Amino acid sequence: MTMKVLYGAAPDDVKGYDTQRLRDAFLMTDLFAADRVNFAYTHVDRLILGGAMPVETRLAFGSGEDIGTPYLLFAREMGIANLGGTGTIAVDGETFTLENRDVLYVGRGAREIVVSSLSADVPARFYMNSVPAGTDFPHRLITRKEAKPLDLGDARRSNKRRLAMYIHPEVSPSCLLLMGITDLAEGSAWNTMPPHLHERRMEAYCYFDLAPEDRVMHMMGRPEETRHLVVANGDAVLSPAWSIHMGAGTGPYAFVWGMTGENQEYNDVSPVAVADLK
Ligand SMILES: O=C(O)C(=O)C[C@H](O)C(=O)CO
Ligand SMILES: [Zn+2]
Repeated sequence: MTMKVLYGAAPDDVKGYDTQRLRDAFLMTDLFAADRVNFAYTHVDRLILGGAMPVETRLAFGSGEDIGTPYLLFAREMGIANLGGTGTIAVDGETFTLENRDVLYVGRGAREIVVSSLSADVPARFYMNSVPAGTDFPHRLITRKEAKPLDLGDARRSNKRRLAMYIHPEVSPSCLLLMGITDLAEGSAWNTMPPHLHERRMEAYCYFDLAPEDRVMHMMGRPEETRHLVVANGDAVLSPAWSIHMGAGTGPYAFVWGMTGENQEYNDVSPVAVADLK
């Protein structure tokens, strides 16, 4: 298990960043490696991001050694989305089977998590978001069918998409984690239109189902000072509360979004008109 640390950056710092520095601060690559568990501890609302891809072997994790607690989820909750083939997750001996686009909510207090794939040919790809939690909620599998869908956008503007809410008060309760998956409609390229800010929550995106030769151009930064990150399949980006977020892919893609902060009000956002971006 690896645990990288990201300290984040303030909007004024980013003005002077070159491409590499921007990528180092806001982009996580190599989350999914065969038979490895990789985490990044961010100081952006203390969100931990992770990827686990069991191929030949089961992978166990849960130690709190890197974060100074008796175990990883001693004071945290976690959402685990399966972006690959069928897999299982055992949480302290309770086993859940996750198909593609199912999400497992793991409540505070879980000590050991063991993940495995049904087939080494189509391995599960488990993407994780973990945030500090003040209460114990039971672990719960949220299937793709159980997620709350929201149809957004317009094909004529190349931004038609379906958003599915999984970890959300109306679907499955949590302390402060929100998590969902957005799929672009065929022929649409733009996500998160209109771009927005949410001062009371940070967000992280993990782009997936993107062909190896394609990229998502992910926009970030203050509305009057935008920057972009060129993102490949399986990469995750951090969006602090001060940053707009939106993106366009050069081919089909989907993404997992996760949020935490002061509230769980999905609609507590401030849209920014595209014409006001610089
Ligand atoms: O395509 C979208 O719109 C999204 O998926 C938006 C994200 O869920 C988001 O930014 C929530 O604040
Ligand atoms: Zn957002």
